[in-house]
Amino acid sequence: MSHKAGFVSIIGKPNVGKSTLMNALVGEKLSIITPKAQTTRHRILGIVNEESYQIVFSDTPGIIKPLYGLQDSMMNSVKGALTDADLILFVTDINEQHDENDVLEKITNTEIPLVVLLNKIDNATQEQVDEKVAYWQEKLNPKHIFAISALHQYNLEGIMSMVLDYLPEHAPFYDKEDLTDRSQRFFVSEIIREKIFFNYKKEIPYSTEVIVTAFKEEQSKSGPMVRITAEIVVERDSQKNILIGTGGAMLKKVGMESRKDIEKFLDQKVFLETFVKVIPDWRSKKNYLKSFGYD
Ligand SMILES: Nc1nc2c(ncn2[C@@H]2O[C@H](COP(=O)(O)OP(=O)(O)OP(=O)(O)O)[C@@H](O)[C@H]2O)c(=O)[nH]1
Repeated sequence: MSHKAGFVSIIGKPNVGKSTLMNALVGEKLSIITPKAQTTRHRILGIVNEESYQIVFSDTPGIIKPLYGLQDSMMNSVKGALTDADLILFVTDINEQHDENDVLEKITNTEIPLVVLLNKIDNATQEQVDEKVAYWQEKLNPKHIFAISALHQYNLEGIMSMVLDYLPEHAPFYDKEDLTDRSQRFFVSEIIREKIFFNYKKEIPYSTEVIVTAFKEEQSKSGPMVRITAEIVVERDSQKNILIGTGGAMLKKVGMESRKDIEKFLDQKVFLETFVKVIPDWRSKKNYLKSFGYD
């Protein structure tokens, strides 16, 4: 029997809804989603497996002009997603007047077939949709334009069958049981990072990295459990104080919210221990970026 397999890259500016879209297409919560821009830092694969095909979606960090080392690495991961894809899904927010030139620069000269997804149409009128469809048609001459709402899963059905049209006949690239290329530890640290994005303002989320330093399955009196230790890295002592909060209250809140979600994700009881550590300017230091998994 013939089998199709290939790679589909989801790209666009920060906060347009790329992670929401990938999670909706894959049917699992793989990428963290927050109202803040630049949440996604790594390229994350979401794999859809059916008997006759395997679609490997890449969620990528939002495209920006890099200002520091971490952002350089984030943009390198976008570059990778643009070179080895069979199809590019360019996501744009219908309500934003982004300067999208830095994104367009990257996709106008590519040989890879391009599809425009006009997202968040739940917040738009039909006139706005028509106007933007005409705009992108003229600007990019894409293979297709879909007006969608990733959040409300509106108009997504057509996307899957369209994607299949662009995939080559190929054996699967990943095990047909796999949902992603990332480890459980990676998702645990992403869940904690998500809670930090929700609970703190301003620079704290952007100055934070989470590293799972221990992940151990154990037998407790009440059954099996996972004991997890996570290190939360910030850039300055002042950030450490804010993160911990008065009497440790804030860190406790983050820990509790994280534990609940991790338990859901792993479908197991979890004991979570967190420590805060200061590494001055880690976002600009190559050796730390490398050790935290940024190329
Ligand atoms: N109203 C509306 N909001 C949406 C829709 N899709 C996503 N959002 C919201 O937009 C915000 C950003 O969504 P994400 O999926 O994290 O966006 P992203 O493009 O992955 O963001 P980065 O990680 O910064 O690149 C979140 O608050 C989502 O809930 C949609 O269809 N309609």
